[in-house]
Amino acid sequence: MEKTSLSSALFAGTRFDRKRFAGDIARFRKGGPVPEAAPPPPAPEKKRKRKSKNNAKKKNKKKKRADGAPSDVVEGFSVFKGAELKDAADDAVEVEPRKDEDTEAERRRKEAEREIERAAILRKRFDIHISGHNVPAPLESFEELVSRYGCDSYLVGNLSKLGFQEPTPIQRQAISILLSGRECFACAPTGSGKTLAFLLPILMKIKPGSKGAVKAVILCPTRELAAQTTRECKKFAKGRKFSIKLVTKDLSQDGNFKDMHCDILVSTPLRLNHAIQKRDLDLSRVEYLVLDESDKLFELGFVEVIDSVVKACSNPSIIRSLFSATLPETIESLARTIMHDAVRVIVGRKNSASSLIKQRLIFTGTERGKLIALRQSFAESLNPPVLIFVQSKERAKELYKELAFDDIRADVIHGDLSEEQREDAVDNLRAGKSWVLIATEVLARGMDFKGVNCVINYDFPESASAYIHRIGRSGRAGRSGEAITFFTEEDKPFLRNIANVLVSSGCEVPSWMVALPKLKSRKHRVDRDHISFLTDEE
Ligand SMILES: Nc1ncnc2c1ncn2[C@@H]1O[C@H](COP(=O)(O)OP(=O)(O)OP(=O)(O)O)[C@@H](O)[C@H]1O
Repeated sequence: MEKTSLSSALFAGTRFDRKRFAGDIARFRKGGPVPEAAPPPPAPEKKRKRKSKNNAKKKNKKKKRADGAPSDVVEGFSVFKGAELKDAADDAVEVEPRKDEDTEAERRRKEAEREIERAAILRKRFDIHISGHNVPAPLESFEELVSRYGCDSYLVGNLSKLGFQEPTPIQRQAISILLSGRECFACAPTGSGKTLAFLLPILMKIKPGSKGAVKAVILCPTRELAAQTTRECKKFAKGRKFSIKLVTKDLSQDGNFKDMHCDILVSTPLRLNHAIQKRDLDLSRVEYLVLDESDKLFELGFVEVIDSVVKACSNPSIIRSLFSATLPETIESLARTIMHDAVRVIVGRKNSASSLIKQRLIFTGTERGKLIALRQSFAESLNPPVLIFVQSKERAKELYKELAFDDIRADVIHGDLSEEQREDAVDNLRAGKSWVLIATEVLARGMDFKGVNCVINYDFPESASAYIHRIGRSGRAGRSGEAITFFTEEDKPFLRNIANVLVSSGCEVPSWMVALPKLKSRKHRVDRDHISFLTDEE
């Protein structure tokens, strides 16, 4: 699909939303400078009432003074020349408080400056980089959700029960952006809490209830990730009657969406599109659309489907957001054309691995050498849970046989398994029933296995972003992790990109690796020999 057609489709039906841009309109009318931080929050109701009482008192005082002392009025000042004295006096009442107004304006300006400074300090402290105008300040704490945004305390209570004491950097910034009604594309390391960053504003802003009106749609590239996001969302929403649904195969094929009560829908693009086309799923009232792992979603094959989903979400006030740990230039410029007045947030360095992961590259020479190296590393120390990535389902099955032969409690997950079998494999690793999970790319994105100690790239990843996402299954939520990547003679020419990722996260690599020539193609996928020691030895 052409970029232009996608962007035109994404803009289709968009009209200027006065309510949403009231702040901008007001600023243009005033013609004042544009502050970087959001304007200070409105004063609490009580204070405001007291203030207006004081103002009324002041007005009365001035009125009396004006009535009793017309000499206060400078002749010729009023533009309503020839008007009655009383009118002039009234004008004087309007004109005189200018001093107060000036001090009030000065106070507000100073407050805004302080706010900008506070926001800048927070951003520096948490390595948050933004671009876009008038970006709201990052959150200082979860409590601020209540004081600054009126968040229902049940939600903050749920976070605290889940052990979330303070927001992660991406949560600090992305949440305040989305809550202020701005669109956003966000890039932050793997395992840094992006899921809550997009779920929390949704749970705060949408109202549960009403049949047939989906209010939020979250798109994920894989079923496993969609299922995980649904589970997370239900945890955060506990105690409120939100209807949160995962679009399963059955639902997308037979669901009666018209009579269904569903507030939040989580899906892969294909299933959602099927439901839109074949099951009359109405997304015209969607208020939030999230594209999680957005760079993957925009990859070839998905673009047209995404386009169709975006078109179906036709509410002009919709707030769209894109989240990922990697944001290639191409996707970023595409995102720029489709988002409206979006803020870009980057935590740390763009397209880099989590600094919590100790990364190693191991030369194995040949395919055979990989199996030897794997057995050796298991013999030295098997620190489960371990996740092993291979490049195809055939190779996943082959390696599984080898590990089963070694009596290693391994499981395997790939596209040939049923949904249930795949879920079981993931659950077994989570529950500690299996020590090793052999997976294809399907588990590389977004899956949150808190305790994964080590990721082994048995097959060299096909790109730097695939590498970042794969190894990002360890070293999550502040824990440390380890990543080992095997490479053979055939992989050598493709080492440069991966070596650069290691360098930018502070890991040492031999200098020849980064000095390798740059390759035109960013993707690397070689035909590999079978993983088959067993047949050799028999
Ligand atoms: N504020 C927080 N405090 C403590 N733990 C948190 C916080 N936010 C998220 N987490 C936990 O951190 C882990 C990683 O979060 P999440 O899966 O959202 O990461 P992510 O940034 O989406 O990663 P990926 O890029 O791999 O998709 C999860 O186990 C989550 O429960």
